[in-house]
Amino acid sequence: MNDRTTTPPVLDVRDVTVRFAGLTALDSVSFTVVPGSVHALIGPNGAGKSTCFNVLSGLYRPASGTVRLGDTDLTSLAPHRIAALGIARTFQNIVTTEGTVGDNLMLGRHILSRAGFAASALRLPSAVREQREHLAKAREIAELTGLGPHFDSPVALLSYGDRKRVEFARALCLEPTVLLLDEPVAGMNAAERARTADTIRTVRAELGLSVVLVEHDMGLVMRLADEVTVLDFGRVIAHGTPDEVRSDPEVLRAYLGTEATETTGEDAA
Ligand SMILES: Nc1ncnc2c1ncn2[C@@H]1O[C@H](COP(=O)(O)OP(=O)(O)OP(=O)(O)O)[C@@H](O)[C@H]1O
Repeated sequence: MNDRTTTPPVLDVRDVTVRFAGLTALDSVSFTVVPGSVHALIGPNGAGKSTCFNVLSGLYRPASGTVRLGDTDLTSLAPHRIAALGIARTFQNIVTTEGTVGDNLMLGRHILSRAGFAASALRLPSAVREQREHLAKAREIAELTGLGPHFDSPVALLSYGDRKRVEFARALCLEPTVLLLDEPVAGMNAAERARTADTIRTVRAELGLSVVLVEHDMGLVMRLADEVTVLDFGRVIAHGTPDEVRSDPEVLRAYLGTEATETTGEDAA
């Protein structure tokens, strides 16, 4: 895991524009994720949140603008390079159903493997030792995320909330400095949301990483986030602390008549 005494690098998004045919999905979007903070990206449906995550993780290349992690320009790097540099993400709708929890967490360790295919296939001592270290780290992350008791269980037998937690833990297995969480509590019941909020807090405190959070559950966002950037029609319309954006007239206007789920957060954190 990250040495918690080291500070993760600043993630800086500068003037990022993404266009799909005639539609400008992101229009000169800028924000900075302060190291070790929880930074929420919110906005009504279609505001550009997922597009932004896809730029941050290298799935989309912006028409203009830059994404930098510390001194490194990520803007034109492939997703696996960005992951290897320490940005891990979860996906909105992907919930693992194959293998055991341990299998899934070990998949998350794959990108960190140093032993080559031949060394692994021949079970050379160096490869066996490395595999053992990866397994120990995967168990540590399972404990941290509340999946310890389920480590050897088939994922298919877990509750929906725990399966989503496996995705979260798998992203953490990359030992990221920045974790992108795309709707981590979507579809969860109140108890599962509350557990996930606790897990996000624990992980951030224990590992000292930065979290960028896209979430429609406004109660959870307001309780977890240090800073909030609000998008509407691809533009940043507000930025500040949860209290600042909550009372911002532009934000209230953007959400008026939309399905912002103010109601779901009361018991979530
Ligand atoms: N691959 C694509 N091709 C064309 N248009 C797209 C594509 N992806 C997103 N869009 C459009 O870009 C805009 C922003 O979409 P995006 O999915 O980023 O919004 P969002 O804020 O994540 O919405 P939601 O909260 O519903 O997930 C929308 O108008 C959407 O229809």
